[in-house]
Amino acid sequence: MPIVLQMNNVGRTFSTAAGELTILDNVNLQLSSGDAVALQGPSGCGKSTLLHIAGTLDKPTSGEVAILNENPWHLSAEKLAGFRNQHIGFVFQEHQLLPQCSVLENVLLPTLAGFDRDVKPLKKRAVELLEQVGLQDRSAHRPAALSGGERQRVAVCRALIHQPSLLLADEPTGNLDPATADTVGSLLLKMAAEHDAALLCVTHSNDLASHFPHVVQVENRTVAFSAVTN
Ligand SMILES: Nc1ncnc2c1ncn2[C@@H]1O[C@H](COP(=O)(O)OP(=O)(O)OP(=O)(O)O)[C@@H](O)[C@H]1O
Repeated sequence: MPIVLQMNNVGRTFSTAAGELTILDNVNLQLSSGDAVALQGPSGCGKSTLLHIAGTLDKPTSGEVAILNENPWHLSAEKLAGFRNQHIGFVFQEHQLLPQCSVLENVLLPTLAGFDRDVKPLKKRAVELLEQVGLQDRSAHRPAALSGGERQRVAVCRALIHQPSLLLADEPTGNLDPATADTVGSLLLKMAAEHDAALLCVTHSNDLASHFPHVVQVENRTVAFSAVTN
């Protein structure tokens, strides 16, 4: 399976008024297509920071990151935006759907960034994704007409519209009741597997983590994980 995400000795230090703050140190993480990893650890240990680095939203202060064998930080800002748009999907705790757009339009939002030449097949794909999450009859509805779990299902479809190699989720079920969280969590894993994405998911929920084949802890500012060797 192709390696999707490779982090070698990654560190992240923030400069604060109180001095240098090292949040992550010597992180080694490798995910291939089809891998699914839940990332856990106490509040403030650096989970979201790690996810932001994996998503090229934040640059490490040391070490190397490669996504699909590409060092994203060697790309120009414009190329990096396109690379992220095409290869990485994000699901957040808040669904972040646009209230004025329909469900279908929300799924297609990443295609409006100007990196796609031909949006026609993407419209077909959006319809198919909504079918896969059981929301085919809701495509013309506004997000306000949907339940919290349904909105997160739309957010999963939006994250998958470009068939990303890497799917990153930050507390995707954090705002949902336990039964709905279970449905959305299972669906997230199923969709990632069916679309051959590597899934990295930050969660405080042990219930959600229990669905994952691999659960990794951020401990003492570090992570060491490779699905190949675990
Ligand atoms: N830009 C920044 N400047 C200074 N400190 C920062 C910055 N961003 C994050 N931090 C600090 O890094 C630490 C880790 O934050 P992060 O959000 O990654 O933790 P987390 O494990 O996701 O926490 P939680 O589970 O509570 O969401 C926190 O102490 C936070 O205050």
